[in-house]
Amino acid sequence: MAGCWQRAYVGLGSNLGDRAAFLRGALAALDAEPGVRLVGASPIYETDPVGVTDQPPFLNQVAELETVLTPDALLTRLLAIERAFGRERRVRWGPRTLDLDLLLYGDARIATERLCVPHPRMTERAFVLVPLADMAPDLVIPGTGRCVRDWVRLVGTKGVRRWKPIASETASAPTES
Ligand SMILES: Nc1ncnc2c1ncn2[C@@H]1O[C@H](COP(=O)(O)OP(=O)(O)OP(=O)(O)O)[C@@H](O)[C@H]1O
Ligand SMILES: Nc1nc2c(c(=O)[nH]1)N=C(CO)CN2
Repeated sequence: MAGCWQRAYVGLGSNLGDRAAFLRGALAALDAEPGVRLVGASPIYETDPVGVTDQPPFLNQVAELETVLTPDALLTRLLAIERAFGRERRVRWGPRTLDLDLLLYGDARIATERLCVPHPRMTERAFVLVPLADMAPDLVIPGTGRCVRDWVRLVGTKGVRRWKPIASETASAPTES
């Protein structure tokens, strides 16, 4: 453990099964991790698939954490949570029940074989930048000199829509009385 609390942002994605339930479960699992506190979560967005485009739409969200885990230890826990939610690694950029990416860890810049932070593709991905901008628009992405709001202006918001729950996708959808 690093010994002091650091702020980290994690990107969540799901495009198989009960997508909203996987995101909800992942947030609860993150908060339950020793040495991790869930500080906040962005709204959920439904997003067109990027990379492999012939797959179902994703739900994406960003979680804000405080943690005393090192970046490497946090990644280990993210991979364990993915596995617990049935993630199988088959196709790169292919469909998955749950994907957890470590986007940012304080102002750290890390480039090892196992872990790159900031996440190397985050500044190309509206499905990451839009929910991150809801939480931290003024945050400068280390190594880029630009804040999240400016990255959203550059990349745009195409293919990213605020998601509204429908009854078949979430047990906790609000009901009309
Ligand atoms: N910042 C990071 N967050 C999560 N995984 C990372 C990160 N940097 C490197 N990795 C490595 O990437 C490996 C593969 O990740 P994964 O299978 O989730 O890729 P992907 O989701 O298909 O593609 P992408 O990385 O473009 O989101 C992980 O096992 C991990 O070691
Ligand atoms: N819309 C969207 N597209 C993706 C996503 C994702 O989370 N959302 N994740 C990928 C691999 O990490 C590849 N493509």
